[in-house]
Amino acid sequence: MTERELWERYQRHLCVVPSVGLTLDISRMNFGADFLDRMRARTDAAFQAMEALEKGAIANPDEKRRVGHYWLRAPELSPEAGLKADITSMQDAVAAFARDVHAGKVKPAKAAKFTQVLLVGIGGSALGPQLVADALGSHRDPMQVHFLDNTDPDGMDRTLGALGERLSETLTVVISKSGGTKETRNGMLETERAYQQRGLDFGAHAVAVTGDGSELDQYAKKHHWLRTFPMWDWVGGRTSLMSAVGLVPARLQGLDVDGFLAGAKDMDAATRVHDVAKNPAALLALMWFHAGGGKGTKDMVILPYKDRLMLMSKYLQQLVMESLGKELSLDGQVVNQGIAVYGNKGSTDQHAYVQQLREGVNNFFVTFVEVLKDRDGKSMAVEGDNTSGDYLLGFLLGTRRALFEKGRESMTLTVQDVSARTVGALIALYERAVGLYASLVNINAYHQPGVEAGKKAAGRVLELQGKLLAKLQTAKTEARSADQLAQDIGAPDEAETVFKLLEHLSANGDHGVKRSGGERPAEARFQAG
Ligand SMILES: O=P(O)(O)OC[C@H]1O[C@H](O)[C@H](O)[C@@H](O)[C@@H]1O
Repeated sequence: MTERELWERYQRHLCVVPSVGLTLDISRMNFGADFLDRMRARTDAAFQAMEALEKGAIANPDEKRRVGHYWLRAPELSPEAGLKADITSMQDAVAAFARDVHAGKVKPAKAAKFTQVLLVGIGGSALGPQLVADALGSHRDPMQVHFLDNTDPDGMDRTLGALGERLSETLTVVISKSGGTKETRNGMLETERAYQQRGLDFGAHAVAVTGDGSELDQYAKKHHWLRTFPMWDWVGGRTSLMSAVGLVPARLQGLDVDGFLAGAKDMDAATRVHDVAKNPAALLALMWFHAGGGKGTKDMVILPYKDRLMLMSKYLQQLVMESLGKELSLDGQVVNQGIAVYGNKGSTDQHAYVQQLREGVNNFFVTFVEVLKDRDGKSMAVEGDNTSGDYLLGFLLGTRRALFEKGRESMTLTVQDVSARTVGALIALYERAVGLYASLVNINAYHQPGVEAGKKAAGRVLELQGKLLAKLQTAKTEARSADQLAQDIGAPDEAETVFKLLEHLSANGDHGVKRSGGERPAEARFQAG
């Protein structure tokens, strides 16, 4: 294709969304002239399913749940007056609470004001807030936000240690839809202890966002936490950014929550349109289908040329992969669907893996995200008349061209700036695209049955450790091998897991387990000291 033909293809297919100042350019995807027509029946079915979902159908059949994240930014569209009232009263309560915190009306016992937020959560209860905080935050915000999103003890020490003295002015927000996620529970308990060690009453510094009656909800009530904000079963974790999950930290950080919700609402309006050429979410979903043949054979590389959007790929990794990575179709056929997502930011990634994108295995398509506004204020010239921002665009366009020359496909999303409105719009765009794509390939995007297997297996590992420790305590003097100990606890087939547990126990002082003998698993001996 000549440059001239590309220019024409660009103009013909450019999807323009004036309400949020966004364009989607699909000209560098190699779909044929008849592709959109061939997909019409499937696309129409996807639109119908989406319409039903928004009207309150059970769009998540396995869990028999409605899927209501679109109502969070347009409560008037929710199918029942009760839901609408729930959403608006949550929004009002969150805004009022943040106002009181900023004004020092809700204040810590031993400091004048809360100045820090510590968010404890994981997956959908952390990734969205992390993206928003990083994309929109600045050192001028009334509160700085920190995160505990794992059960890594050293990670917790690092974050809690950095807060140090400021723990006395830290408001901890524990977020878990289910209220039973172990990583979050552990982070909460360790945080509670850090407060106690400084003579601070944790409850007076803690807020929960969780489902009614969950373990976390009960714990928060029992320990007289400051507040609990609701999570509902009709909001999925990975689409919960516009529920209290995202709004509590964003309001506390002082971000433009109204703009954020308005951007999403405007994007929702644009992506409800049944005219594919005008609907950027439908086009995205169709391009994903084109790229991977509806089977996810090509990975989605997300390349925003903007530092503030670096966490977008991490956020989309969960949204896309947890939604689309499914074994079964809606009819129960084995389909093993999914699309892998990765990326960080440009031009930084050009100095890392873009070499492979240009010359290596052609198993991906890139989505470039271009932000028109370089910075607040003017830029200096760094070479001739060129600014750093001119370079950023130069690298984006240069890489796009270099990829195209080698037959590697890409799309380009262009936005005006990284504002709350834009970020809200981008989130809404991808939420809709994921939902539409799921219909195109006939899967349930709103459950995650595969996640449970790992959690259950981890539970069994910890049970095994309990038995192992009990055994080691009773056989104190004798050093035994992993094989012997596995036999002792009646789990001879679990010798490998037993060895891994012993290796870990002996590397840490918590249970007094000592290792002796050789380096190889069969030579190692263990005993309680
Ligand atoms: O919010 P929570 O209930 O703590 O869940 C946190 C995360 O954990 C689970 O494993 C799910 O796979 C995610 O979809 C969810 O976002």
